[in-house]
Amino acid sequence: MFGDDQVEALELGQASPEDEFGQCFTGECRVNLLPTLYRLNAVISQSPDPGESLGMILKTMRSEMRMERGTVSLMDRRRGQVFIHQSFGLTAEEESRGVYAMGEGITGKVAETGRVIIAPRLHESPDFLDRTGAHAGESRRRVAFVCVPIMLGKRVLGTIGGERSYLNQRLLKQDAEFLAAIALMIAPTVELYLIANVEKLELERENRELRDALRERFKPGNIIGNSKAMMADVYDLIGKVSKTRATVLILGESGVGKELVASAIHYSSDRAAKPFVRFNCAAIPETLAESLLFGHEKGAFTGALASRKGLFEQADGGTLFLDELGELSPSVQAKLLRVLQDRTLERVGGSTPVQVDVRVIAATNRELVRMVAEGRFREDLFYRLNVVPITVPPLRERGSDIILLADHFVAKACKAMEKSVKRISTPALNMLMAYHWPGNVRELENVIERAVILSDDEVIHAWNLPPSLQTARESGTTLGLGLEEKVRLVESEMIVEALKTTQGNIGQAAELLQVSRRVLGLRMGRLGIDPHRYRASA
Ligand SMILES: Nc1ncnc2c1ncn2[C@@H]1O[C@H](COP(=O)(O)OP(=O)(O)OP(=O)(O)O)[C@@H](O)[C@H]1O
Repeated sequence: MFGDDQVEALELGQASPEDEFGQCFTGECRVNLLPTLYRLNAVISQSPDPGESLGMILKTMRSEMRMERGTVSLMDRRRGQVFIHQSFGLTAEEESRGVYAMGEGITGKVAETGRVIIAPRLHESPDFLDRTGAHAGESRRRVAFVCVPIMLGKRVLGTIGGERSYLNQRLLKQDAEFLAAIALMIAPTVELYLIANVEKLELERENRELRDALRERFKPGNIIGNSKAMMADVYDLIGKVSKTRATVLILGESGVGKELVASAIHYSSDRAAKPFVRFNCAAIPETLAESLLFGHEKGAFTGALASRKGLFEQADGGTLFLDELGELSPSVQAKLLRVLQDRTLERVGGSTPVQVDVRVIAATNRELVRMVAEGRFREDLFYRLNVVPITVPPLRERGSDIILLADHFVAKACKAMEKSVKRISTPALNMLMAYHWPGNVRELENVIERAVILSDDEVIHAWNLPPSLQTARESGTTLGLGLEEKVRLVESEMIVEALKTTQGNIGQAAELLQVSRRVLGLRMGRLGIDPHRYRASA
């Protein structure tokens, strides 16, 4: 159907025994493809819904061409990008990653040039990016990829891409010809669709970008810390449970990062494109909690002027994060148990069961086992929730993470406040390390934010930290010392910091400290500070 000049990359070679097998196998399919083409044509020309036609194309690629993955990508002219609009064989997350600039990757190249690309060995193609991530961790088995442009005149409107186990080159070329015929048929429909759906597509793109931003914010990579406790007890489990839909119970003191862990599980799971809804069980009065979670029908109570979906229904297909679970009232506990058991709920004032598909992740800083023993938390609900418990260790048990987290929060605060802080002084680091952090990571974040505000010389000093950290036990420094000795310590630290900043340059250090070079020399002598120790080459 098309000559080699229209094909970008195709290696034609000798037929192999493998080819013979492939030929009889797909040979049958080829015979069936003609009626398929007619059927497709009928749907495309008669269906008022272009989405249905695109769906039919993918269905044909999967069931009749026996492809393993297929994509229909559309042009976003305003951004100069092509993005996956519909697909099969990809998760929602993989699909949302499929955005290519013109000329980028195989799809971007087809969109830019309007030429067919056939890659008999996808993994060896120089243009192969695996932008969707669908091939991550896959063995380099022989996968072939065919990508054809959807064109109207000389304008590219999108692409159709299909992937299959390699059979032989001749049949691969036939695949491309078949897809090109489909692309030709669908082009006018795609043109109308693009015109009629400019706004919808723009919204789709915004959603995609928002999802990417959220994923970036919550991906496990953004949970800072390499301590053994986190590696063994937390990251490993996040990886394992993300692949399942099991209910997860996250335990740990307040401020250790339980919500961050819940988000990481959601955004690494195949529910990532669906909602992540958070509910704080402690913040809402009992009567309101029930209708917020399960929804209500019109007239269910005074003021219920219209029926409303609850958070469970809003999270359908995604994840509901129940924070501070220990605070749930007995009646809400009973209703929650029913949803977990039957996956159905009844709105307040309603009698019709509503089906929901929601993964529940719950978190608490309370000792649920004790609450069960004391009859304050339902035992049956506890066992339903405690399928996979993850305990996030307190910050004081993650010693090596403190510095990493502090650096991370310095960078975060600097960005938010458009300030520059280059480092944390050694005495300040010692104080951060020695403190017992009852408020955990949240407290550390607040402490650093305050210190960044107070710092006026691009360094966080001990005196920029709050008084709670300035005790003798934590800092091992000044408590019990007289005024003279304290002044001496502060003076000494300021001089050392200035020398570190200027790499031992006395003139610049004096300038920073706003004293003359002579005064600084005298004070260094009195305090026994040797500037040579801070020279770059020292
Ligand atoms: N490992 C981490 N890396 C980066 N930021 C973290 C980490 N752990 C916690 N944080 C940050 O610390 C703050 C508190 O975390 P989070 O709200 O997840 O704690 P929590 O355990 O759910 O607290 P609570 O029990 O009070 O609800 C948040 O701003 C969070 O982003």
